[in-house]
Amino acid sequence: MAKINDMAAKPIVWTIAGSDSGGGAGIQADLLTLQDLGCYGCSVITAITAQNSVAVTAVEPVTPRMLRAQLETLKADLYPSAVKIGLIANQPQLDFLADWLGENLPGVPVILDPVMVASCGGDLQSPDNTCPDKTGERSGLDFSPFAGKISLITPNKAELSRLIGRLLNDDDALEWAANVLWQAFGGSILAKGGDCPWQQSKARDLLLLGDIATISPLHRRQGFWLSNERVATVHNHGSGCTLSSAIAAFVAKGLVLPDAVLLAKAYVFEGLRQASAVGSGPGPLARTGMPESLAAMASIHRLHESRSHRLPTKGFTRLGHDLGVYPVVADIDMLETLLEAGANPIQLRIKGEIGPGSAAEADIIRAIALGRQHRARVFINDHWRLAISHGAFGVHLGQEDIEAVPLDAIAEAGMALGLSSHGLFEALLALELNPSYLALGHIFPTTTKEMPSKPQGLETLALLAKIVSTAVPTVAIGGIEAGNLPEVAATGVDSIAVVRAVTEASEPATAFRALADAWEMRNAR
Ligand SMILES: Cc1ncc(COP(=O)(O)OP(=O)(O)O)c(N)n1
Ligand SMILES: Cc1ncsc1CCOP(=O)(O)O
Ligand SMILES: [Mg+2]
Repeated sequence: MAKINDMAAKPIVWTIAGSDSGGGAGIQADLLTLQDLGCYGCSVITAITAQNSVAVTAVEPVTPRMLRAQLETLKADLYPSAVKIGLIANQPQLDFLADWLGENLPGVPVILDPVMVASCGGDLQSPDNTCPDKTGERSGLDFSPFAGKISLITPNKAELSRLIGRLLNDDDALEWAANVLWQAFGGSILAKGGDCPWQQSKARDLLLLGDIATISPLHRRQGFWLSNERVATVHNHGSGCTLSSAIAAFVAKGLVLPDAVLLAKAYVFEGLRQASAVGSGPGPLARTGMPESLAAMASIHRLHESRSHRLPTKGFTRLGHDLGVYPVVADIDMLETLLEAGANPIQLRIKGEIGPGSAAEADIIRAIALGRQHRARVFINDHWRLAISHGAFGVHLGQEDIEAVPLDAIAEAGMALGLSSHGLFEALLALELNPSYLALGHIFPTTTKEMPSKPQGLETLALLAKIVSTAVPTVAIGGIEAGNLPEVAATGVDSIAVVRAVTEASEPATAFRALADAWEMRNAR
C-alpha cells in the first residue's frame, strides 16, 4: 500500500460527491475549500447535477463502473490522508462506497455529509428532483452501511430529521436525534443548527465526540454546543459542503477532530460574512483562507455541565505578555538555583498527593518564601489549596481541574492562574475563564510527561498563538530547548516553558541564562 503522503508536501484529501454545474456547492466547493486550506484535492464524482443558484434541473448518477474506476485509480497513486463524502446518488452507490472504503482505506478518517437537499430546495437524491418533504420523512437512502466506518457525520436539521424519521422542533429534539444517530453510527456527530428556525441570533451546532484516542479522556464521549453569531445572509450556497470538506482538510493536516470542527466552523463563518451573489439566487461562500481570528471561533458549552463550583467573578492577576523563559522544576534546590539565576516566573511541579507536614509541603512553603525573597512570581502546580494557604503568586492547573477546582477561591485570593491546553478546543475552553496565561502544549515529543495527545508541532503552534495571543499571554511547552528555540520564537508565541532543557543540563543556571538571553534576542537580527 502507498505510504500516506510521502510524495506530496500538501496532504491529499478526496471528495466523493456530486458535481454542481453552478460552481457553488458539491465537488466544486470542496476543491476550492481544499485548495484554500493548503490541501491537494482529488475528486470522485458520484453524480452530475445540472443546477444554478435557483434550481436543480437534472441529476444523473455516474455508472457503478465509473465510480469504482475513480476510486481504484486514485488509490493506486494519490492515497488520501482524509476523505469527505457528500452527495450519494442512490442506494447501490452507498452500499458499494461503504464496503469499498472499509476494505481499501482502513484507518483513513472519513467525514460524511449526508446531503439530501440543496440550499435552493431541490432534492438531490431523487431522480426527478422533486422535494417531497424536508421535514420528518425518512430519507430514501439507508446510511446504516456506514455505521462504524466513519469518523464524523454532519447532518443539518432537515437531514437529521430524515435520517431519524422524526420532526425536530427544538434543541432538545435535536439533541435526542443526534444521540440516536450517535448510538447507530459510532464515531462523532455534528448536528448542525444553521437551519433550525427556533435558534435565533446564534447558530448552535451540537458536537458529540466519539472515543477519540488522541484527545483528552475528559472530552471523549462528551457533547458540546458550539455557537457562532448567525450571519445574516442569503448567500449560503454550498455551506454544508464547505464545512465538511474544511473539516476533512484540517483533519488531513493533523488536527484532532474537535479542533478541525472549530476551525472549519470559523472558515464557514468568515465565508458567509464575505459571501456575495453570483447568479440571481443564493451566492456561494467566499474563500477566506486559514481562519486566524478569535472572533470567528465558536464559543463552547458542555452539554452536561459537571461543574459544582461558582465561576470566578473576580479576575485572576493579569500578567504582561512576555514571560520570557519559564522553568518548571520538581526540586526545591533547583528552584532556588534558578531564582538566583534570575528566573521569573518559575513553577514548582510536584506530582502526587501531598500530606500535611510532609517534605513536599515544606518544599511548597519554601518555594513561596523564596519567590518573595527574590521578588519573583512562583507558580505552584496542581496543589492549589497549599498555594492559597501559603500565599503563592499563582497556581498552574490542567484541563481536568477546570471542572473540579473552585477557581473562584484562587481569584478571591488575588492570585494568578495558568491553564494548560492541548489544541484549539481546549484553548477555547480555557479562555472562557480568562486565565493569567495559557500554556500551549506539547509542541515537540517529551519524555517528562506521558501525553494522550500528539505533539502540536510548529505550524499548529503558530496558528494557536495567532488566534489566542490577542486575548491572553501564551506559553509554549513540551520539548523546547536551545536548538529549536529560534523556530518556536518564529511562531509568535509570547513565551516558553522548559523542563529538561534546564533541569538535565550539566549547569542548570548557565543553561537557563543562555535560553533567557536567546529568547530576549529573538527578534534581533
Ligand atoms: C507552564 C506549564 N504548562 C503546562 C503544564 C502542565 O500542566 P498539567 O496539564 O496540569 O499537567 P501536570 O504538570 O500537572 O502534569 C505545566 N505544569 N506548566
Ligand atoms: C508538564 C508538561 N506539560 C505539557 S508538556 C510538559 C513537559 C515538558 O517538559 P520538557 O520541557 O522536558 O519536554
Ligand atoms: Mg496539573
